[in-house]
Amino acid sequence: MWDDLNDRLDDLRRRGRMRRLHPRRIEGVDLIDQSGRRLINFGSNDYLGLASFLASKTMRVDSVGARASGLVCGWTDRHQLLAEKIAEFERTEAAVVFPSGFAACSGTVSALCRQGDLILSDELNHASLIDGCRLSKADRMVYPHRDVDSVARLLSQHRKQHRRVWIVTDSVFSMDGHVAPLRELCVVASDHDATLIVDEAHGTGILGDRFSGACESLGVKDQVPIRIGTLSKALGGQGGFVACPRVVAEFLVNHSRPLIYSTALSMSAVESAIVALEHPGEIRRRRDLVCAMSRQLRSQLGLACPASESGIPIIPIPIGSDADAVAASQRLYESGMFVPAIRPPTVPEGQARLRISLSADHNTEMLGRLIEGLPSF
Ligand SMILES: Cc1ncc(COP(=O)(O)O)c(C=O)c1O
Repeated sequence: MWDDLNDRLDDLRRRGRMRRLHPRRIEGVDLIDQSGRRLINFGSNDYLGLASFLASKTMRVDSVGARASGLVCGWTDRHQLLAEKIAEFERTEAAVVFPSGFAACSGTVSALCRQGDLILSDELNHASLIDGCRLSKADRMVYPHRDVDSVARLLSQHRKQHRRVWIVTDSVFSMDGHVAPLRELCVVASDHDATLIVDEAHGTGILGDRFSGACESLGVKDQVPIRIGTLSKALGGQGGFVACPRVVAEFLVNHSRPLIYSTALSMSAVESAIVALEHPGEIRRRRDLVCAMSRQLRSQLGLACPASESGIPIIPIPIGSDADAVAASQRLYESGMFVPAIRPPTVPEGQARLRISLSADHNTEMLGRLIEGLPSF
């Protein structure tokens, strides 16, 4: 009955691409594997170490689930408070809270972009934006990674034939630590009457004076009307949000399918996000720490990058082949460190890599061990 699925799994096995879920325990910055072995974890997106901090600060909830979709009765006064706090944090008119960052990205793009529109999408955009593009009925064009000239060219050629054009991009690319050229994209968007949608999943909590993301650090917040963020990475919780004008928020509440047809964000996630946003001093302290460590590690490894990217706690180590990346990750594992090997389809063919994620809970000694264990590249 399942021959077709087994054939496809065999194909993955043959190509060394079969993946499994490994049950692990996480304690702060330690990862404990199934055999009880303790490793330093360089694989988490909990960049600020807020996940454990919030567990100790979040008040007990008397219900875990939100019990229904927001539009039925799942939207509580606490969800409303969280949305208001996010809007204040983002300095936007409104914010919409989604059950996950993935749902926020796919549900926003698929709802806003419609037939007769054109979407221009960076080739390295996250799967959630790609799915949003695919689900929408708009025409879609993928431009080479961060290539603003290509965007300008596509706009010159195709703008007139479309009602609205959307430029969709991650702000910080999750597998590269690159920042999108948002200033230049804003200029091109303004020249051609296009609208930017930016996914700040890895920028939120990290970039900018008020740590709201790359749009803030690059001074283009006012030119990017729709910014998507997640509560699940630097903010240490779970859930996603869209910071946007009120009319866009009202539109999403009425048209975004993952919002309408899914139970609202759980009460425990709502409470922990509220606590996170009520601790800006803690976020700033931890953000400053992790960004300083990222700069230090990049400099010790001799990895050159623009100043705007040097503090980003995502540090890819290029390897090339899948087998070499897995072997390098395994060697680190044997030395007591977890650094995941990232392979296609997450990254393009031939560009397998180690992806180091730093946390504010790492320290100089841990970085020293990591540097010793890394392959030369
Ligand atoms: C760039 C980007 N956008 C969106 C998401 C989805 O966020 P969440 O994990 O909150 O669903 C991720 C998560 O991996 C991501 O890396």
